[in-house]
Amino acid sequence: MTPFCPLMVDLQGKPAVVVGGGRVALRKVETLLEAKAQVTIVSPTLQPELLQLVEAGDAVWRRQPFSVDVLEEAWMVVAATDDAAVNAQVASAAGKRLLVNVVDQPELGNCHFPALLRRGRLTLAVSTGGASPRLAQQIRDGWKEQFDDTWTERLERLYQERRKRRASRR
Ligand SMILES: C[C@@]1(CC(=O)O)c2cc3[nH]c(cc4nc(cc5[nH]c(cc(n2)[C@H]1CCC(=O)O)[C@@](C)(CC(=O)O)[C@@H]5CCC(=O)O)C(CC(=O)O)=C4CCC(=O)O)c(CCC(=O)O)c3CC(=O)O
Ligand SMILES: NC(=O)C1=CN([C@@H]2O[C@H](COP(=O)(O)OP(=O)(O)OC[C@H]3O[C@@H](n4cnc5c(N)ncnc54)[C@H](O)[C@@H]3O)[C@@H](O)[C@H]2O)C=CC1
Repeated sequence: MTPFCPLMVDLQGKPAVVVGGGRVALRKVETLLEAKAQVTIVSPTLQPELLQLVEAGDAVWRRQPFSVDVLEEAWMVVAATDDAAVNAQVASAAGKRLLVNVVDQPELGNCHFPALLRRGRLTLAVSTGGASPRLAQQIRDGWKEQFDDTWTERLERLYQERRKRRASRR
């Protein structure tokens, strides 16, 4: 097994297309919106929370089944429908050009979403390489107590101190 390269990617303002409008799509959309990606959801139906995000103007909805042209401007795509053939078609249309996440056949894509814990500037991410997303979730949940909310302030203080040190060196 070749390990994936863990990177923190700046998605701010980047066009991200999510194909599918169900529960799994919602989770991926939330992660993408947190990173301030420009999210377009392509799906004939939306579950209620996704609809709310669209109504609030946080994401754009193209109310249609997947078609290749929706990827024209995309920087990344998530194939999150409940139809394996459609998800495979999304991956194949994206080719090697884009970041591609496929929720039911991860081997067709080139990136995974890890389980996440955020404390301000601190991000803890865990991946099992697709072996067991449940275990990734459980490991993350186990960190919650050790890395409680005080870490947000702690990181902010370290950041400010470091900035001052760097500024005084210039
Ligand atoms: C490869 C990967 C690709 C990707 O989606 O990026 C992938 C693939 C698959 N997941 C499946 C199932 C479930 N995944 C979850 C949950 C999460 N899955 C996430 C990531 C990933 N899932 C990537 C690898 C992560 C890694 O291990 O490194 C998390 C961590 C992050 C996120 O989604 O943002 C998120 C926790 C979020 C959180 O709690 O914060 C649950 C539980 C639930 O939904 O509550 C279930 C149901 C229980 C079960 O089946 O275990 C199936 C079978 C689908 C089917 O039945 O057809 C596949 C496909 C397959 O394995 O082939
Ligand atoms: N990777 C992960 O984290 C997980 C992945 N899964 C997988 O994700 C798949 C989706 O799960 P849910 O969101 O719960 O399903 P769901 O049934 O709630 O939603 C499916 C969505 O896909 C849309 N859709 C169907 N055909 C489409 C097409 N041709 N073009 C665009 N949109 C289309 C539907 O309109 C619907 O909005 C499941 O089939 C399962 O295999 C399930 C759990 C976790």
